[in-house]
Amino acid sequence: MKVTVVGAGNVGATCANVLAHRDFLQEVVLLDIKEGTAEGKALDTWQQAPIDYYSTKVTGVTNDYSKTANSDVVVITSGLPRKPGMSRDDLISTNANIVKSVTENVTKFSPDAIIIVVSNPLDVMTYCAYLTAKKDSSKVFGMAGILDTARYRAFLADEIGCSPKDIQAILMGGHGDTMVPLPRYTTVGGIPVTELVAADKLEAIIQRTKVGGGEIVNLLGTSAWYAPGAAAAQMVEAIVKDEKRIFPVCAWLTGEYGLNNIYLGVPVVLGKDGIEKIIELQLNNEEKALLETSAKHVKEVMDVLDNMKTPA
Ligand SMILES: NC(=O)c1ccc[n+]([C@@H]2O[C@H](COP(=O)([O-])OP(=O)(O)OC[C@H]3O[C@@H](n4cnc5c(N)ncnc54)[C@H](O)[C@@H]3O)[C@@H](O)[C@H]2O)c1
Ligand SMILES: O=C(O)C[C@H](O)C(=O)O
Repeated sequence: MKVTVVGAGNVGATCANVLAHRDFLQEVVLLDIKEGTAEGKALDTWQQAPIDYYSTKVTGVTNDYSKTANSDVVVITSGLPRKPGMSRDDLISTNANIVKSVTENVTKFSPDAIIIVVSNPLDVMTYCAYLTAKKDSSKVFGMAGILDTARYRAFLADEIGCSPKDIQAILMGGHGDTMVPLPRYTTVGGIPVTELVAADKLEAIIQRTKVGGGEIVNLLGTSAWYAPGAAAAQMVEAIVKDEKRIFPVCAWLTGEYGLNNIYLGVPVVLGKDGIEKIIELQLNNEEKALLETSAKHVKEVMDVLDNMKTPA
């Protein structure tokens, strides 16, 4: 299997580096538009191989999509990250054009590739890639829910004093402040989280999760990359190994949860064919209302894309 990561910045280079360490691919192609960026980070990752004991070769290229030809999976991380004071939605005008042109190039050389979008605003950039790639929506989806849920699990692990490995959780909705953590579907070693965390603490953790990206942007002046890069790599691994993993993924809905023609974070089964199933939870009325509020916001930003001068 061949995997390409487009964008060799913080997230893309991290994703490629994590894929190299997981050592289940012979080669990863890392592409960037900035001369030398992908080549330098690929070379550095190759020089790390003898130390960290993996065989994966990361090949860096500058804007040469012929080197990405016949990729089975492509991760799109190209685009601007936000700075303090910005929302992810503020990135749409610049990043929509980048994601559109990248998707055109990717699709030209790898028409059958599964596309994982990372660039922000995530839900709408995934929609942009879908419109551009003109392929089944099961092959075009976004990474956000794994990251958001990881933040939620990490905060819970701190509060409980346990390993984050033992926390299972699902988070739905858009990748933004309207995301919908689901305490009812959160367990700690099989124990419902509500038996271990007081309601006020749980609510505080949910609120911190919703702004988890912004918290790091304010600390760093740019957005996170270790967890996002690893999250995207985890999705690639599920596809390449046909693991049938259940993850929250930004997927195209055609009636699920009563929602149509929208990209939104929902639990899916992820395997060799991409999104192999969208799982419909039995949400209660409060959860349904939160999901609908999130969907409404994503739809508003999708409309911005649809009305852009150069729509995808
Ligand atoms: N979905 C998520 O949960 C999530 C998490 C983190 C970051 N992000 C988003 O991912 C994107 C990348 O973040 P980052 O921190 O890696 O930014 P970065 O600035 O470090 O890297 C972006 C890279 O994209 C490259 N690039 C720009 N236009 C390109 C093009 N046309 N073709 C190829 N490469 C191009 C740039 O040269 C740069 O190296 C941002 O939009 C950010 O908001 C999303
Ligand atoms: O917050 C950002 O701008 C980047 C990303 O969406 C994140 O959640 O880390």
